[in-house]
Amino acid sequence: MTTAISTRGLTKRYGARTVVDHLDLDVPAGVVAGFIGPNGAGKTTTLRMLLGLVRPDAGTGSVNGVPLTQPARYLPRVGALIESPAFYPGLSGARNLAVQATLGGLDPAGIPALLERVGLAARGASPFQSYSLGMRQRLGIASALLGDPALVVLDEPTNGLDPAGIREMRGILRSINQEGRTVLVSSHLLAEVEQVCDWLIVIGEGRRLFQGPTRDLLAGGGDLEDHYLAMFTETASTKTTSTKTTSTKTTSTEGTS
Ligand SMILES: Nc1ncnc2c1ncn2[C@@H]1O[C@H](COP(=O)(O)OP(=O)(O)OP(=O)(O)O)[C@@H](O)[C@H]1O
Repeated sequence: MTTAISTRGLTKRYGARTVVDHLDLDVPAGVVAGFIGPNGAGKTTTLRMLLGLVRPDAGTGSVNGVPLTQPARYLPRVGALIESPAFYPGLSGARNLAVQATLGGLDPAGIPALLERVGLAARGASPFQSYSLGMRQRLGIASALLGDPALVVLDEPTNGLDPAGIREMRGILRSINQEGRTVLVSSHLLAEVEQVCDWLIVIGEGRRLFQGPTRDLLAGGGDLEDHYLAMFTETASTKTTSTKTTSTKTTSTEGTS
């Protein structure tokens, strides 16, 4: 099994707070991996560390086989959409992609096909400022695909989308994966994650609670929401028990691997 992403003990602290706590991640190449956890669990911080945007305080890792300490070597084969994509409001979608291709030293020849891929062919010449949220997100995905990446990292790409936009995004994620690209996507839409992702990582308070094939988590019946909520109920009750019975630190919530 080739591994697209691997980390060991990945840790980030802000002041006295540990927001990513010794994360061991393994994302096999070729999967759509869902990255889920409550608000503030550390998902975006983890993604930012994988993209070389935030420096880890501890731990090691690799992306596409290249050490995390050398992002310049692996980032050319990684496409990312983190938070709102930055585009020039007065330029068309197509021009924005052309600017990004030029800045990144990439071939702009594939831009019309990319716009087609994300359903923006008819609006590629319209200014970005006239785009709906869904169109902006889809242009962001097109931008992430510009460099023909082996790995695509998307932070909440369905955030704020209506049901039609969410369905479109599902189709786009699947087609990206069918082209042989690994996808790591964070989301709070558990029903979407369950449908699209064949690999799952669940974190809470910076710690890993589950990692593995989605089918393994669902094997005993119930849907992803049931299992997810049970995990966090267990975490909360473990903490309460721990606090009641001992004055030592909260029990570790590390789960299955
Ligand atoms: N630059 C920063 N300085 C201080 N604290 C930060 C910084 N960035 C993130 N944090 C804190 O780290 C924790 C994890 O944040 P992060 O954005 O990674 O969570 P998340 O799982 O992506 O949450 P959400 O689902 O709400 O997007 C939060 O408590 C957040 O306030």
